[in-house]
Amino acid sequence: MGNETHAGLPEGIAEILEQRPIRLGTRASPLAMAQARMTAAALRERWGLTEDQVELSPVVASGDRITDRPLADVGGKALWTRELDWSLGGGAIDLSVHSMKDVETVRPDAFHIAAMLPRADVRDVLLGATSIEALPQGARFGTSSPRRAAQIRSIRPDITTVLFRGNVATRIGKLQAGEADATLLAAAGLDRLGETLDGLVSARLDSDTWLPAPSQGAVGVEVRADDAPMRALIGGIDNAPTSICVRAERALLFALGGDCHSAVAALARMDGETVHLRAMLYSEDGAEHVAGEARFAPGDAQGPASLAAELLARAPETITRLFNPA
Ligand SMILES: NCc1[nH]cc(CCC(=O)O)c1CC(=O)O
Repeated sequence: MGNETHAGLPEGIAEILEQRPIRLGTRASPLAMAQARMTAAALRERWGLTEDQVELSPVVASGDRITDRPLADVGGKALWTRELDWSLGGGAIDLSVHSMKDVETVRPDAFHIAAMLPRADVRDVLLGATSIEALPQGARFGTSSPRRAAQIRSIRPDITTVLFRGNVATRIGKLQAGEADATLLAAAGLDRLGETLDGLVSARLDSDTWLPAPSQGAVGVEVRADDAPMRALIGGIDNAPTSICVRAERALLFALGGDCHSAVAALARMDGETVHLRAMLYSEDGAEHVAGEARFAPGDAQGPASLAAELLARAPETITRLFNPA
């Protein structure tokens, strides 16, 4: 390959490419692979790299192997990141691609989230009905998400939930097999997989009234904090508004001290130069909730922390007992 291909590459990258490709670690699930391919394409496009110069390195995560229990019961979000962390920490890969929704708010100091792709559709999609209100009395709702269960039951206490785990295709299959009357999936996952949902009634729920999970729809890339060449390389594809908003949602979640049993919905949007963060916390059964919002400057971690404190101060004990604030 000619030297001109490497013109403008961050320092140290050309030397690496003479030895081997850039290795992008990803979970092996179809959605994770699709997101890793998008990341690889963005990197090639940004830096003029060839197909062979960026390679995917799939690993099977515990979260993908264990599908018969709620994640909260077997170790939480670390089950999505653990195997990738071993590969990144050990140098077998250069970068880890994550669904930010599945990434713990506290990460090892040795790693740095250096880029986020432009955010996809943040909304939840209802499958099996055209609206929550349209679901029949006593309908069975398939989910393993405390947030989605509480949100549904806050509107429709008559609805019962049944455990739905597994990847997007598995959950659609369970719905079609009649294991539940309805389910919710992230629009981002359906869109990135190109799911056509033929024969299924569905509706994208307005994010003004139905807040998604913190970080929903965002793909982030992690790098070893001391790897300056890779930090510069991946930093070149960062989408700043996505990074700012997702970092605000993660700062809120961190300040709340929520875990995978706590039902938290949150969404930040840029409003001109200001971050507008909205959030709702629910009791486990959805019977009680608190809502709040805040506006602050990009990168200000005090804004999300103050909103967290204010929400917890107003919340009943059925909610506060689910949190362990920082
Ligand atoms: N918890 C699983 C998970 N992690 C990320 C997505 C979808 C993509 C995204 O929200 O970024 C999903 C599936 C879902 O919630 O339907």
